[in-house]
Amino acid sequence: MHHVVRRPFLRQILHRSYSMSLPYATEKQVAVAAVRRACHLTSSVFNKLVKNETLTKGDKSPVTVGDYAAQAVISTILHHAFPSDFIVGEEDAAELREESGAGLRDRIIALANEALTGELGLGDNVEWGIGPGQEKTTEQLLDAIDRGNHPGGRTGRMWTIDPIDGTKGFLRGEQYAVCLSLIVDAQVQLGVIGCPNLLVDPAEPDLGRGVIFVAAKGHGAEQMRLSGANPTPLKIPSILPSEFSFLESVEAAHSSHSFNDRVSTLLNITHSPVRMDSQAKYGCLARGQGAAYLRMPTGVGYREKIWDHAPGTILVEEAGGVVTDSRGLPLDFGLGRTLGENFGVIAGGLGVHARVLEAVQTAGTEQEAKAKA
Ligand SMILES: Nc1ncnc2c1ncn2[C@@H]1O[C@H](COP(=O)(O)O)[C@@H](OP(=O)(O)O)[C@H]1O
Ligand SMILES: [Mg+2]
Ligand SMILES: [Mg+2]
Ligand SMILES: [Mg+2]
Repeated sequence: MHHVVRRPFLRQILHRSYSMSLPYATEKQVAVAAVRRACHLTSSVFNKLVKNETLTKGDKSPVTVGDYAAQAVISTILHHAFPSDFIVGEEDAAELREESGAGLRDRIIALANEALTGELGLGDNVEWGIGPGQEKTTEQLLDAIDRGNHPGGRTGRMWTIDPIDGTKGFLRGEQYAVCLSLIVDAQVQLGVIGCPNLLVDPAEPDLGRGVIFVAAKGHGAEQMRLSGANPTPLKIPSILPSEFSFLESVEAAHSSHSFNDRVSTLLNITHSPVRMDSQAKYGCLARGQGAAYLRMPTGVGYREKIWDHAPGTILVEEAGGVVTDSRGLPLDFGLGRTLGENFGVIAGGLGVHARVLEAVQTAGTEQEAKAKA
């Protein structure tokens, strides 16, 4: 590929030796850089966000200029670094291409270009389409957003982008996450979750906020500052935490709070659940906060999206935990843009997961019996 041939000789050698130590080393570098830029964009957008900068999508969920601009930035960087990879992104630019979308569109293009042209940081590479002078045209950025339209599937290399996961949390000024994963032949190989509002260490609030979680298949999970500083390996403790509490969605429409209550009762859990938006929940679990993440459907019909779970799943697995659906089956990322028949998500440390799964099945049987009566 031409972008490899163009690489200066010394960088080619460095690149190769680095790649040998970790498969997908370049992908990891690019993914972290892309998520970092998108995190800076979204947190600066939040402070300036005005009412008419949020749209309501067909499924009634909100999308902001931040979601669109962040997807444009990440997709642009991925396309420069890996031009033949496919992208499964949450957002599309259809509304922005309409006449009525002109105001929003101009704002999104300005935000995306501001993020893309920011100074190069440590490890950044001009070949990824970033740095001073690398402005893109409106058409290029709308196309970048729409490149996320890949249908997914069983084979090939594809990235998932959730530019802002937990948009409702973002709008409330609470937790949200910029989420990216690389899936190769339906197996998640890399996951990056940027959480600008998450405390670096809940035990030491003075350390401030802003964390990036990274996991690579077979190479563990880590947490670092948004800047990349202080990379720390993550391991879910094998002993049950003394304060066993579930992590669950803030939004009652996204997962059943009452089902979780019943499961807590069955497990004699006395602490109330920790409610948090976005895949920050997977990040917290991976660093030993909470003991399990339980997401049971609130009704029939909704299919979970792969971009909502691929990065979180590899993070928890690489930290030594287990992620399954409510039947105990692994999540299948090769079915398309959704998880298909994987209803419900249970994530937890090795021993905890088995106990929660059992309680979920008991609660499920009770619920079915009640529905029949
Ligand atoms: N009825 C539903 N059931 C489950 N998840 C849903 C849902 N409606 C929307 N979602 C998903 O829930 C995600 C947020 O999860 P959480 O509640 O853990 O913060 C949303 O991601 P976005 O915010 O990226 O759209 C959206 O994809
Ligand atoms: Mg959304
Ligand atoms: Mg999401
Ligand atoms: Mg989203």
